Amino acid sequence: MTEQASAGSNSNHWPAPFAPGPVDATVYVPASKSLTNRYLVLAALADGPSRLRAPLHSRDSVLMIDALRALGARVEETPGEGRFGPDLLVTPIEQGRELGETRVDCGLAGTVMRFVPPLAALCTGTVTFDGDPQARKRPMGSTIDALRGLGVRLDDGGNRSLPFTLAASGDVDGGHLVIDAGASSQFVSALLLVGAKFRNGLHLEHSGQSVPSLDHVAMTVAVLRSVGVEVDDSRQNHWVVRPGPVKAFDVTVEQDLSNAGPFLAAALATKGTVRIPGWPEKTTQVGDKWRSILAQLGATVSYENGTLTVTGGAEITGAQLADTSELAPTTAALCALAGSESRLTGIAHLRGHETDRLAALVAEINALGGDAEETEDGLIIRPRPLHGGVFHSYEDHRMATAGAIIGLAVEGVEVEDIGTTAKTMPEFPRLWQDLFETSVRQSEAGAL
Ligand SMILES: O=C(O)C1=C[C@@H](OP(=O)(O)O)[C@@H](O)[C@H](O)C1
Ligand SMILES: C=C(OP(=O)(O)O)C(=O)O
Repeated sequence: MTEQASAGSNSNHWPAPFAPGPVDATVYVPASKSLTNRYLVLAALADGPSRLRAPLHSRDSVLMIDALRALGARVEETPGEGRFGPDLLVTPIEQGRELGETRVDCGLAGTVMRFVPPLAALCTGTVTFDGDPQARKRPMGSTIDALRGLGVRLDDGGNRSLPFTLAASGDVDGGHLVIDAGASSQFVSALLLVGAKFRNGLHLEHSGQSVPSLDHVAMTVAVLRSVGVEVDDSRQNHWVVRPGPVKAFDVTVEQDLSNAGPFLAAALATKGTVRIPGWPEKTTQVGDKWRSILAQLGATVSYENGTLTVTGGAEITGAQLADTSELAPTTAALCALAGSESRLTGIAHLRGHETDRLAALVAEINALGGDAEETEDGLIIRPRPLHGGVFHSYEDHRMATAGAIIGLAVEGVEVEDIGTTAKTMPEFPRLWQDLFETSVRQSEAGAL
């Protein structure tokens, strides 16, 4: 937490370390945000206390813990073996307990603003949800429609966004519900996570443009099955959750493979090598796609004895990459350093992430002299030499890390508000400094 506080207060310009030589590093990253916050929600609904080992400790997980506490769960830190903080012991919410009036701060966390309201519908009381000013711009209409469709009384002042207040009776029938999850997969995940506690379970149907980030829905289904919830996802755009208990669990949370991305990207940006031990052999995390994305961008990628090793080639090669989802900002940073054109497609919904990521990436890459262009559903990035300058982060952790990647290869880049990485990885500035120092050592060794 101290690191989070100090990173958070470092809100001005951070001189991005410029690598004098290739990095040669072994890196461990903190636990997955997506898994930690799913497990936390399920632990709050479980039929007994659950333990999360080596979980994430970051702004988004703290917001989730505080939200669950506001709804009556007990979450305690207990000593554990994780590198990045204690384990968590969760005592579930007592069904039917009267909450009175309570508030939930969602910060800028999509998992909190989308996952917690359906959970609150299972409590008794009045719950007001709000978040950062930027959170009020994120798509929430499908959550609001879904809650109303489930019979929950909700006042959103007609804005279809945060803030809103719901009056929950603790009783939700569930059954067939149609939503439009075209703006975020989290609308689907949120309802699936709590569906087993609805009286009739849930048959969720998506209608509209295709659901983005489907890997995250698959993760939700896998996590639900691992705690004994029956889910049928055999029909496209339909998910059926059987009513029943959520079994209490004891789980070790995988490291965040999406957040491993900037470190692996450093291998390409500096023509060096980065190893990530403890890379799961099988995982539901979208970050496993780094293996193919980085290979397409010209790196050599190998996996042996649980360690993923990425070595940068002589040049980053541009590529056509579809559906990179939350991996897009890191990917775009590498494309800005590439020797040929790249096209990123299937990421229109990034306009509703922490910031409008397509506009932000184009603005920041081009401000450093690059050539990036927005398309209807993604980006085109053409090679052009970059120069130093300020890379704005828009309170978006992945914009901040994208700036750091470019800064490794381009002298004089300053990232505005590196502290925003505390959303999912408060340790980022320290881990990046450690990585950078391997480049200094390599360059000194080369000079001898
Ligand atoms: O469920 C999750 O944990 C997430 C789902 C995705 O959201 P979108 O579907 O809005 O892209 C992803 O981008 C986000 O970082 C995490
Ligand atoms: C989109 C992201 O976050 P959130 O969970 O807030 O949607 C992200 O981390 O890239």
